[in-house]
Amino acid sequence: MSTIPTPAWPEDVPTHPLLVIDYQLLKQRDAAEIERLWEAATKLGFWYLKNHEVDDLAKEMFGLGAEVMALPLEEKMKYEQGDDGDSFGYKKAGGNAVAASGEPDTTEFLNIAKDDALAWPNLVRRAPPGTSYPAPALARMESTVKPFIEKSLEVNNTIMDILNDKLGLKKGRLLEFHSNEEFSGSEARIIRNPPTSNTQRIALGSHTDFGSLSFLHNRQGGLQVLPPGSDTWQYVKPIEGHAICNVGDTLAIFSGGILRSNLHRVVPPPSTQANTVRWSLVFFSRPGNSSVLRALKDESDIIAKAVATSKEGEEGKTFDTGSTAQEWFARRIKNQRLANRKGPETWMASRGTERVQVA
Ligand SMILES: O=C(O)CCC(=O)C(=O)O
Ligand SMILES: [Fe+2]
Repeated sequence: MSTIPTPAWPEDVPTHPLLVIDYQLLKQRDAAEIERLWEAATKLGFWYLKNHEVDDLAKEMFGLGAEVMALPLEEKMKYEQGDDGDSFGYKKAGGNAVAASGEPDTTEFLNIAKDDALAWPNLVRRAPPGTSYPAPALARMESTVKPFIEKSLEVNNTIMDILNDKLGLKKGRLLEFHSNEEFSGSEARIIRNPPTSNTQRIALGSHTDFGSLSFLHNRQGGLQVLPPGSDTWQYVKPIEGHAICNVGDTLAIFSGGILRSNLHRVVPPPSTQANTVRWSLVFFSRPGNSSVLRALKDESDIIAKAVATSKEGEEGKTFDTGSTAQEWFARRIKNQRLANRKGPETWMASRGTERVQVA
Protein backbone atom coordinates (compact mmCIF):
# COMPACT_ATOMS: atom_id res chain seq x y z
CA MET A 1 0.00 0.00 0.00
CA SER A 2 2.56 2.55 1.02
CA THR A 3 4.64 1.41 -1.97
CA ILE A 4 1.90 2.31 -4.49
CA PRO A 5 2.36 5.96 -5.47
CA THR A 6 -0.63 8.17 -4.75
CA PRO A 7 -2.02 9.84 -7.89
CA ALA A 8 -1.42 13.59 -7.92
CA TRP A 9 -4.02 15.87 -6.39
CA PRO A 10 -6.44 17.19 -9.06
CA GLU A 11 -5.57 20.87 -9.38
CA ASP A 12 -9.10 21.82 -10.49
CA VAL A 13 -10.61 20.86 -7.12
CA PRO A 14 -10.98 23.81 -4.73
CA THR A 15 -9.24 23.45 -1.39
CA HIS A 16 -9.17 25.34 1.87
CA PRO A 17 -5.70 26.72 2.65
CA LEU A 18 -4.16 25.98 6.03
CA LEU A 19 -1.23 27.75 7.65
CA VAL A 20 1.99 25.73 7.51
CA ILE A 21 3.66 25.54 10.90
CA ASP A 22 7.25 24.40 11.30
CA TYR A 23 7.68 22.01 14.22
CA GLN A 24 11.42 22.70 14.47
CA LEU A 25 10.68 26.40 15.01
CA LEU A 26 8.04 25.55 17.63
CA LYS A 27 10.57 23.40 19.46
CA GLN A 28 12.88 26.40 19.59
CA ARG A 29 9.93 28.50 20.82
CA ASP A 30 10.35 30.87 17.87
CA ALA A 31 8.12 33.84 18.66
CA ALA A 32 6.85 34.44 15.12
CA GLU A 33 6.03 30.75 14.63
CA ILE A 34 4.15 30.69 17.96
CA GLU A 35 2.03 33.62 16.75
CA ARG A 36 1.19 31.75 13.54
CA LEU A 37 0.27 28.62 15.52
CA TRP A 38 -1.96 30.74 17.73
CA GLU A 39 -3.67 32.24 14.70
CA ALA A 40 -4.27 28.77 13.23
CA ALA A 41 -5.50 27.27 16.51
CA THR A 42 -7.92 30.10 17.28
CA LYS A 43 -9.33 30.92 13.82
CA LEU A 44 -9.81 27.60 12.04
CA GLY A 45 -8.37 25.12 14.51
CA PHE A 46 -6.51 23.26 11.70
CA TRP A 47 -2.96 23.67 10.38
CA TYR A 48 -0.28 21.78 8.49
CA LEU A 49 2.77 20.74 10.48
CA LYS A 50 6.07 20.25 8.67
CA ASN A 51 9.47 19.01 9.89
CA HIS A 52 7.68 16.94 12.53
CA GLU A 53 10.03 13.92 12.52
CA VAL A 54 7.20 11.38 12.47
CA ASP A 55 7.01 10.57 8.75
CA ASP A 56 9.08 7.37 8.89
CA LEU A 57 7.15 6.10 11.89
CA ALA A 58 3.87 6.96 10.15
CA LYS A 59 4.98 4.87 7.15
CA GLU A 60 5.59 1.92 9.47
CA MET A 61 2.13 2.41 10.96
CA PHE A 62 0.58 2.37 7.48
CA GLY A 63 2.40 -0.92 6.87
CA LEU A 64 0.92 -2.30 10.06
CA GLY A 65 -2.50 -1.02 9.02
CA ALA A 66 -2.26 -2.89 5.71
CA GLU A 67 -1.44 -6.13 7.57
CA VAL A 68 -4.33 -5.73 9.99
CA MET A 69 -6.96 -4.70 7.47
CA ALA A 70 -6.00 -7.60 5.14
CA LEU A 71 -7.21 -10.06 7.80
CA PRO A 72 -10.64 -11.66 7.28
CA LEU A 73 -13.48 -9.60 8.75
CA GLU A 74 -14.31 -12.47 11.09
CA GLU A 75 -10.81 -12.31 12.57
CA LYS A 76 -10.91 -8.52 12.96
CA MET A 77 -14.32 -8.70 14.65
CA LYS A 78 -12.78 -10.68 17.53
CA TYR A 79 -11.20 -7.37 18.55
CA GLU A 80 -14.29 -5.19 18.10
CA GLN A 81 -14.63 -2.07 20.28
CA GLY A 82 -18.08 -3.14 21.51
CA ASP A 83 -21.26 -1.15 22.10
CA ASP A 84 -20.57 0.35 25.55
CA GLY A 85 -18.63 3.46 24.60
CA ASP A 86 -15.14 1.95 24.54
CA SER A 87 -13.02 3.21 21.68
CA PHE A 88 -10.02 0.88 21.70
CA GLY A 89 -10.10 -2.01 19.26
CA TYR A 90 -11.54 -2.57 15.78
CA LYS A 91 -14.53 -0.81 14.22
CA LYS A 92 -15.99 -2.33 11.07
CA ALA A 93 -17.10 -0.26 8.07
CA GLY A 94 -20.77 0.57 8.54
CA GLY A 95 -20.54 0.38 12.34
CA ASN A 96 -21.21 4.09 12.89
CA ALA A 97 -23.81 6.53 11.62
CA VAL A 98 -22.61 9.49 9.55
CA ALA A 99 -25.70 11.64 10.11
CA ALA A 100 -28.97 11.89 12.03
CA SER A 101 -30.58 9.82 9.24
CA GLY A 102 -28.60 6.78 10.38
CA GLU A 103 -26.74 6.38 7.08
CA PRO A 104 -23.75 4.08 7.77
CA ASP A 105 -20.11 5.09 7.47
CA THR A 106 -17.73 3.33 5.05
CA THR A 107 -14.47 3.39 7.01
CA GLU A 108 -12.98 0.61 9.08
CA PHE A 109 -10.45 1.44 11.73
CA LEU A 110 -8.25 0.09 14.47
CA ASN A 111 -7.73 2.13 17.63
CA ILE A 112 -4.76 1.33 19.86
CA ALA A 113 -4.70 2.81 23.38
CA LYS A 114 -1.75 4.99 24.31
CA ASP A 115 -1.88 3.31 27.73
CA ASP A 116 -1.45 -0.15 26.21
CA ALA A 117 1.42 0.90 23.93
CA LEU A 118 3.31 2.58 26.79
CA ALA A 119 2.74 -0.32 29.20
CA TRP A 120 3.72 -2.96 26.61
CA PRO A 121 4.49 -5.91 27.03
CA ASN A 122 1.59 -5.54 29.45
CA LEU A 123 -1.87 -4.65 28.20
CA VAL A 124 -3.56 -2.42 30.72
CA ARG A 125 -6.70 -1.30 28.85
CA ARG A 126 -7.68 -4.27 26.68
CA ALA A 127 -8.19 -7.90 27.68
CA PRO A 128 -5.24 -10.30 27.28
CA PRO A 129 -3.87 -11.33 23.83
CA GLY A 130 -6.50 -13.21 21.87
CA THR A 131 -9.16 -10.61 22.55
CA SER A 132 -7.11 -7.40 22.67
CA TYR A 133 -5.68 -6.32 19.32
CA PRO A 134 -5.19 -8.26 16.07
CA ALA A 135 -1.93 -10.28 15.94
CA PRO A 136 -0.02 -7.93 13.55
CA ALA A 137 -0.61 -5.03 15.97
CA LEU A 138 0.68 -7.05 18.93
CA ALA A 139 3.67 -8.23 16.89
CA ARG A 140 4.63 -4.65 16.09
CA MET A 141 3.62 -2.95 19.34
CA GLU A 142 7.24 -2.57 20.48
CA SER A 143 8.88 -1.81 17.13
CA THR A 144 6.21 0.36 15.49
CA VAL A 145 3.25 1.40 17.64
CA LYS A 146 5.10 2.44 20.78
CA PRO A 147 7.67 4.65 19.00
CA PHE A 148 4.92 6.23 16.88
CA ILE A 149 2.85 7.03 19.97
CA GLU A 150 5.83 8.30 21.96
CA LYS A 151 6.90 10.64 19.17
CA SER A 152 3.34 11.82 18.54
CA LEU A 153 3.00 12.60 22.24
CA GLU A 154 6.16 14.67 22.08
CA VAL A 155 4.75 16.70 19.18
CA ASN A 156 1.30 17.20 20.73
CA ASN A 157 2.75 18.01 24.15
CA THR A 158 5.03 20.66 22.65
CA ILE A 159 2.05 22.29 20.94
CA MET A 160 -0.05 22.02 24.11
CA ASP A 161 2.69 23.64 26.20
CA ILE A 162 2.79 26.60 23.82
CA LEU A 163 -1.00 26.98 23.77
CA ASN A 164 -1.02 26.73 27.57
CA ASP A 165 1.28 29.75 27.89
CA LYS A 166 -0.67 31.77 25.31
CA LEU A 167 -3.83 31.08 27.29
CA GLY A 168 -2.25 32.57 30.40
CA LEU A 169 -2.44 29.32 32.38
CA LYS A 170 0.21 28.46 34.95
CA LYS A 171 3.18 26.64 33.43
CA GLY A 172 2.39 23.02 32.58
CA ARG A 173 -1.31 23.20 33.49
CA LEU A 174 -2.65 21.63 30.27
CA LEU A 175 0.05 18.98 30.40
CA GLU A 176 -1.13 18.04 33.92
CA PHE A 177 -4.46 17.06 32.37
CA HIS A 178 -2.57 14.88 29.86
CA SER A 179 -0.13 13.15 32.19
CA ASN A 180 0.84 9.53 31.49
CA GLU A 181 0.09 8.79 35.14
CA GLU A 182 -3.64 8.56 34.55
CA PHE A 183 -5.50 6.43 31.99
CA SER A 184 -7.05 8.40 29.17
CA GLY A 185 -8.80 7.97 25.85
CA SER A 186 -5.60 8.88 23.97
CA GLU A 187 -5.14 6.53 21.05
CA ALA A 188 -3.61 5.89 17.64
CA ARG A 189 -6.11 5.20 14.83
CA ILE A 190 -5.43 3.60 11.46
CA ILE A 191 -8.27 4.17 8.98
CA ARG A 192 -9.06 2.38 5.72
CA ASN A 193 -11.73 3.54 3.30
CA PRO A 194 -12.35 1.49 0.11
CA PRO A 195 -12.99 3.20 -3.24
CA THR A 196 -16.61 3.76 -4.20
CA SER A 197 -18.38 4.75 -7.40
CA ASN A 198 -20.69 6.95 -5.34
CA THR A 199 -18.72 10.17 -5.00
CA GLN A 200 -21.38 11.61 -2.67
CA ARG A 201 -21.06 8.81 -0.14
CA ILE A 202 -19.86 10.11 3.21
CA ALA A 203 -17.05 8.00 4.65
CA LEU A 204 -16.89 9.57 8.11
CA GLY A 205 -19.68 11.89 9.21
CA SER A 206 -19.38 15.56 10.13
CA HIS A 207 -17.84 15.85 13.59
CA THR A 208 -15.53 17.73 15.88
CA ASP A 209 -12.77 15.67 17.45
CA PHE A 210 -13.50 14.50 20.98
CA GLY A 211 -10.17 15.21 22.64
CA SER A 212 -7.49 17.88 22.80
CA LEU A 213 -5.18 17.62 19.78
CA SER A 214 -5.29 15.39 16.71
CA PHE A 215 -2.17 14.69 14.65
CA LEU A 216 -3.21 13.33 11.25
CA HIS A 217 -1.26 11.76 8.41
CA ASN A 218 -2.96 11.10 5.12
CA ARG A 219 -1.93 10.56 1.53
CA GLN A 220 -5.15 10.97 -0.39
CA GLY A 221 -7.65 13.78 -0.12
CA GLY A 222 -11.12 13.30 1.27
CA LEU A 223 -10.81 15.27 4.49
CA GLN A 224 -13.04 18.33 4.35
CA VAL A 225 -13.54 21.23 6.75
CA LEU A 226 -16.51 23.51 7.13
CA PRO A 227 -14.75 26.87 7.50
CA PRO A 228 -16.19 29.27 10.11
CA GLY A 229 -19.08 31.26 8.71
CA SER A 230 -19.32 29.09 5.57
CA ASP A 231 -21.87 26.47 4.57
CA THR A 232 -19.63 24.90 1.93
CA TRP A 233 -17.45 21.92 2.75
CA GLN A 234 -13.92 22.31 1.40
CA TYR A 235 -11.18 19.78 0.84
CA VAL A 236 -7.91 19.98 2.70
CA LYS A 237 -5.20 19.07 0.20
CA PRO A 238 -2.73 16.45 1.41
CA ILE A 239 0.86 17.69 1.08
CA GLU A 240 3.69 15.21 1.27
CA GLY A 241 5.69 15.44 4.49
CA HIS A 242 3.04 17.67 6.05
CA ALA A 243 0.83 16.35 8.82
CA ILE A 244 -2.53 17.97 9.53
CA CYS A 245 -3.13 19.03 13.13
CA ASN A 246 -6.37 20.12 14.70
CA VAL A 247 -7.86 21.20 17.99
CA GLY A 248 -10.61 19.04 19.52
CA ASP A 249 -13.45 19.63 21.97
CA THR A 250 -11.58 19.35 25.23
CA LEU A 251 -9.10 22.15 24.44
CA ALA A 252 -11.98 24.26 23.12
CA ILE A 253 -13.80 23.76 26.42
CA PHE A 254 -10.78 24.29 28.71
CA SER A 255 -9.99 27.51 26.82
CA GLY A 256 -13.55 28.87 27.00
CA GLY A 257 -13.86 28.69 23.21
CA ILE A 258 -10.63 30.55 22.41
CA LEU A 259 -9.20 27.46 20.75
CA ARG A 260 -11.43 26.22 17.95
CA SER A 261 -12.66 22.64 17.56
CA ASN A 262 -13.81 22.81 13.95
CA LEU A 263 -16.24 20.58 12.10
CA HIS A 264 -14.75 18.18 9.57
CA ARG A 265 -15.69 15.00 7.73
CA VAL A 266 -14.30 12.51 5.24
CA VAL A 267 -15.70 11.92 1.76
CA PRO A 268 -14.24 9.82 -1.10
CA PRO A 269 -11.01 11.22 -2.59
CA PRO A 270 -11.70 13.44 -5.63
CA SER A 271 -11.27 12.52 -9.35
CA THR A 272 -7.65 11.43 -9.91
CA GLN A 273 -7.50 9.71 -6.51
CA ALA A 274 -11.02 8.32 -6.53
CA ASN A 275 -10.09 4.74 -7.38
CA THR A 276 -7.59 4.33 -4.58
CA VAL A 277 -8.05 2.79 -1.17
CA ARG A 278 -7.83 5.72 1.22
CA TRP A 279 -5.59 5.30 4.27
CA SER A 280 -5.15 7.71 7.12
CA LEU A 281 -3.55 7.65 10.52
CA VAL A 282 -4.27 9.80 13.55
CA PHE A 283 -2.87 10.18 17.02
CA PHE A 284 -5.43 11.68 19.40
CA SER A 285 -4.24 13.31 22.66
CA ARG A 286 -7.07 13.29 25.18
CA PRO A 287 -7.18 14.37 28.84
CA GLY A 288 -6.97 11.91 31.72
CA ASN A 289 -10.27 10.16 32.36
CA SER A 290 -11.18 12.02 35.55
CA SER A 291 -10.59 15.51 34.08
CA VAL A 292 -13.71 17.62 34.48
CA LEU A 293 -14.50 19.40 31.22
CA ARG A 294 -15.11 23.07 31.91
CA ALA A 295 -13.56 26.42 31.02
CA LEU A 296 -10.54 27.14 33.24
CA LYS A 297 -11.79 30.65 33.89
CA ASP A 298 -10.70 30.74 37.52
CA GLU A 299 -7.13 29.98 36.39
CA SER A 300 -6.66 32.53 33.61
CA ASP A 301 -7.88 36.09 33.08
CA ILE A 302 -7.72 35.53 29.34
CA ILE A 303 -10.09 32.57 29.56
CA ALA A 304 -12.35 34.35 32.06
CA LYS A 305 -12.70 37.27 29.65
CA ALA A 306 -13.45 34.98 26.71
CA VAL A 307 -16.19 33.21 28.65
CA ALA A 308 -17.68 36.51 29.87
CA THR A 309 -17.93 37.87 26.34
CA SER A 310 -19.11 34.69 24.61
CA LYS A 311 -22.64 34.73 23.29
CA GLU A 312 -25.37 33.48 25.60
CA GLY A 313 -26.88 30.19 24.64
CA GLU A 314 -24.21 29.28 22.11
CA GLU A 315 -20.70 28.45 23.16
CA GLY A 316 -21.29 29.72 26.67
CA LYS A 317 -23.56 26.83 27.40
CA THR A 318 -21.11 24.16 26.38
CA PHE A 319 -18.18 25.29 28.52
CA ASP A 320 -19.55 23.75 31.69
CA THR A 321 -20.25 20.26 30.51
CA GLY A 322 -20.72 18.66 33.93
CA SER A 323 -18.90 15.75 32.35
CA THR A 324 -15.54 14.09 32.83
CA ALA A 325 -13.34 13.35 29.83
CA GLN A 326 -14.17 9.67 30.20
CA GLU A 327 -17.93 10.34 30.18
CA TRP A 328 -17.61 12.75 27.25
CA PHE A 329 -15.89 10.15 25.04
CA ALA A 330 -18.07 7.25 26.08
CA ARG A 331 -21.23 9.23 25.27
CA ARG A 332 -19.94 10.33 21.88
CA ILE A 333 -18.63 6.92 20.84
CA LYS A 334 -21.62 4.97 22.10
CA ASN A 335 -24.21 7.13 20.39
CA GLN A 336 -22.46 7.06 17.02
CA ARG A 337 -22.76 3.31 16.87
CA LEU A 338 -25.59 2.02 14.75
CA ALA A 339 -26.01 -0.95 17.10
CA ASN A 340 -27.18 1.58 19.73
CA ARG A 341 -29.38 3.62 17.41
CA LYS A 342 -32.98 4.28 18.38
CA GLY A 343 -33.56 7.22 16.04
CA PRO A 344 -32.19 10.66 15.09
CA GLU A 345 -31.96 11.47 18.80
CA THR A 346 -29.15 8.91 19.17
CA TRP A 347 -27.06 10.87 16.65
CA MET A 348 -27.86 14.12 18.44
CA ALA A 349 -26.71 12.54 21.71
CA SER A 350 -23.34 11.79 20.07
CA ARG A 351 -22.57 15.45 19.39
CA GLY A 352 -19.80 17.41 21.11
CA THR A 353 -19.06 21.09 20.75
CA GLU A 354 -20.47 21.18 17.21
CA ARG A 355 -22.37 24.43 16.90
CA VAL A 356 -23.62 24.01 13.36
CA GLN A 357 -25.75 21.00 12.69
CA VAL A 358 -25.27 19.58 9.23
CA ALA A 359 -27.63 16.76 8.36
O1 LIG B 1 -9.11 10.42 7.74
C1 LIG B 1 -9.05 11.64 7.91
O2 LIG B 1 -8.49 12.39 7.09
C2 LIG B 1 -9.67 12.26 9.14
C3 LIG B 1 -10.12 11.28 10.19
C4 LIG B 1 -10.88 11.93 11.32
O3 LIG B 1 -11.37 13.03 11.24
C5 LIG B 1 -11.05 11.21 12.60
O4 LIG B 1 -10.74 9.99 12.67
O5 LIG B 1 -11.51 11.83 13.58
FE1 LIG C 1 -11.81 13.83 13.19
